[in-house]
Amino acid sequence: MTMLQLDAEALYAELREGVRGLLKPEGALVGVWSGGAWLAERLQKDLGLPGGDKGHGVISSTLHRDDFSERGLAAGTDATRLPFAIDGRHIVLIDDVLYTGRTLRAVINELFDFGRPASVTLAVLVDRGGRELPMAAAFAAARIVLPATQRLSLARADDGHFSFTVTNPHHPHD
Ligand SMILES: O=P(O)(O)OC[C@H]1O[C@H](OP(=O)(O)OP(=O)(O)O)[C@H](O)[C@@H]1O
Ligand SMILES: O=c1cc[nH]c(=O)[nH]1
Repeated sequence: MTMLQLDAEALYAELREGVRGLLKPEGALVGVWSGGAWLAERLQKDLGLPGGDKGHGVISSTLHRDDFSERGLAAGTDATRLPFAIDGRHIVLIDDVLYTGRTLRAVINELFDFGRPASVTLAVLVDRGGRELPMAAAFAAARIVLPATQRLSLARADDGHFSFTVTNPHHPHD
């Protein structure tokens, strides 16, 4: 087990204010399934955005992943739900963790299957470095460095509260 402690609720409050600053008048939130979708759902409500509680979009990376042959048709294949026209919109993508950038590459492909946004920006809870593609977040509530062996995972409790855990997937008892 690692000593890293991240207060996901405090980081969420930072993210909320960062996203408030990024949103343009014709802006819309799209959360990356699954952790980013939880965040977008709460941001939609907390920022009082048009369309009500379900006015945000959700997007899945599954169908465009470059590791599709390894991951296959995992859960989330049909998670994409965009309840507004993409054409001409200023989209703010929301995700919990930004690492290699490969999920984001797939998600942008999926987004463009639905139309041509005016712009796409990214806001994340945590940027953990380790990029393998030229992707960057316009806002990150935290920027940290984690060993490649460790995974940072966001959880959402029944009452909606967020927490982070850091695990060593190949050494689960560390
Ligand atoms: O930058 P990357 O290296 O692509 O990693 C970041 C992605 O990994 C996680 O998603 P994951 O596909 O594990 O699904 P989850 O959100 O359901 O945990 C996380 O939520 C990001 O979307
Ligand atoms: O640490 C990581 C890396 C990729 N995806 C995550 O959710 N966490």
